[in-house]
Amino acid sequence: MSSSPTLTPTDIARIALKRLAELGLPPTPDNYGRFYNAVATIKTPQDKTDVELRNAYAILFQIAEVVDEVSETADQLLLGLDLGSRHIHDSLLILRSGPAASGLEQLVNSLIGSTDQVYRTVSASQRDLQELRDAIERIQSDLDVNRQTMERDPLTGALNRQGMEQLLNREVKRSHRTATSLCLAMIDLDDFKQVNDRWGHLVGDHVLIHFVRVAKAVLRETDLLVRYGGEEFLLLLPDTDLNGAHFLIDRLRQVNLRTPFHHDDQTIEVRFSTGLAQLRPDENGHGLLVRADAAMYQAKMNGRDQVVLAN
Ligand SMILES: Nc1nc2c(ncn2[C@@H]2O[C@H](COP(=O)(O)OP(=O)(O)OP(=O)(O)O)[C@@H](O)[C@H]2O)c(=O)[nH]1
Repeated sequence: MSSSPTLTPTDIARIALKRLAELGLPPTPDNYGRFYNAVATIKTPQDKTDVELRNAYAILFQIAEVVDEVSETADQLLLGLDLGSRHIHDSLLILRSGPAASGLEQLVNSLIGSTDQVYRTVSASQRDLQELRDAIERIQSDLDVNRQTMERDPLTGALNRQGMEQLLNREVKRSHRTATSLCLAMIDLDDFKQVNDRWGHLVGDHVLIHFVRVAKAVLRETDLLVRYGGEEFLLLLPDTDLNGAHFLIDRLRQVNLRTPFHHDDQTIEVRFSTGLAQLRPDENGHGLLVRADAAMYQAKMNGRDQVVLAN
């Protein structure tokens, strides 16, 4: 087994639950000690790396699933005990009314006592499971908020490279599964260094923010805009073929030229070069990205401010 700290909580949770099931132990708080450890070892989201965060997610989903299962079993157990307990009470009443009741009554009373004991134990662990489930939900929502922050570029609010990776893989899989087209546009602002050199870095920042606003206005809800690097952006366009993607980039070009950024009564106009690729049936996300990148490079080589379709 790996000794990686990111795997340990899962391993502990798995082992604890497996052993619990194998030994037929009741789900008491003690028996869940290791379970608690699994949750407790998860660091606060702020301290986590991207990989750790994903692992934490996987662990939490597994734990939540198992808690649900165990909780269901406990519910059934409670119901069974409740019915059994009532049945014993009824039997006791019948016995009381019959001859030679006293010896038997003692026996049945002790039976009821031990049944109640088990009942209390199961009820306690039921509450315990509920608390655990609440804790998991809280951690999950913490991770959700944190994930959204981690996946966004703080300057422009576009998705960042980290957030893109998962989405690209998801969209590529979806496109293959549903046999729908998927296009990727790699956009790089032209001569952006000159903007910084002339107007300063802070103004350059606002030009980037403005460009993202313009792009978002042109895109559909389902299109994804990623800040891939400094002045480099990616558009992921589901259900869009090359013609549609080309049309969209042309529209973005027009809108971008019509609505330039203004600073101190001056107009700062930026243009961009685009490499456009459509996902092939046998291609993965990385392959698509490489082709779009090469096409964008070609657009720069051809003189900028244009679209090149990938081979
Ligand atoms: N203001 C600002 N500038 C950035 C940011 N990220 C990258 N840049 C700048 O973007 C410029 C990119 O310059 P180059 O890679 O030479 O590219 P370019 O001037 O756009 O030229 P081409 O891409 O060849 O058309 C550099 O000046 C970077 O400092 C950012 O977050 N804010």
